[in-house]
Amino acid sequence: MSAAPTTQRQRPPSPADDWALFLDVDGCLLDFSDTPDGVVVPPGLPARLDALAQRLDGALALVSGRTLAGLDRLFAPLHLPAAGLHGLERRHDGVQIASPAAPVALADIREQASRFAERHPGAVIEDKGAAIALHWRMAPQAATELSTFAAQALDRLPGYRLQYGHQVVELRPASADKGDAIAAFLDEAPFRGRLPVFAGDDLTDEHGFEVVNARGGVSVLVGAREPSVARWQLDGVSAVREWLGLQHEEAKR
Ligand SMILES: O=P(O)(O)OC[C@H]1O[C@H](O[C@H]2O[C@H](CO)[C@@H](O)[C@H](O)[C@H]2O)[C@H](O)[C@@H](O)[C@@H]1O
Repeated sequence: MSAAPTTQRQRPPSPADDWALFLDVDGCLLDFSDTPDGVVVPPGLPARLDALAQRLDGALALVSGRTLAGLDRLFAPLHLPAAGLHGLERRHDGVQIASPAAPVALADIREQASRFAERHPGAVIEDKGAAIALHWRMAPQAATELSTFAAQALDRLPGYRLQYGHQVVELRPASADKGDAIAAFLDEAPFRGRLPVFAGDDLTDEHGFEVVNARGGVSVLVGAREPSVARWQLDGVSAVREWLGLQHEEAKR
């Protein structure tokens, strides 16, 4: 039996002042934790991101599946340009594009999902307003049932789609993705006219890679997930922080 082909990708080039830099959060800037609320932002990371943003004349945005409010809580007091909910929310320069309102049916589905999680210790239902994430990182035995539950719930949510990720499936509006958010930033100062660079680890990040590739930019897959259209690659969170000069002093030694 022959081994599956692997894509050979190089380490991305070092940061340059003319970049428009877009960064995914979980699994790229931050290590995974057992639960969404358990992630740790190393002390000093917000200040280092801020310094990098200043070097790029402000052309640095977080592009995440988390909500904008959640990103602000995590990275406080930093308040970077950002896209949340996989591109459904976006904020830049005092302008905020809100995610669509949650349809009425979502409340029932959230309630049913919570009852389901009570029967599967470790399963986590994350309420993100217009989206719901069903996590099984701490309940791997519930993965199939949670996926089936989400697929069936989709029938009651016109205009929604499933978004798979690391040990999670989400029900979310299909109206925008991370690629749309990156394209919108690239139409605006200070991102406009710069070389787009996007690093991310997850399936949702493929939309962003496509937009960056189409503009001759630098798409960076974090980790070993395949297939991916990304053209560069880094091993994981530590490598991302080292690449961008965001690591804390101890990690540099
Ligand atoms: O686009 P991202 O910034 O990478 O966000 C994707 C999802 O990340 C979070 O879930 C993931 O990280 C959790 C914390 O480490 C982990 O417990 C979970 O298993 C991962 O799937 C977040 O909770 C989701 O809302 C984001 O969509």
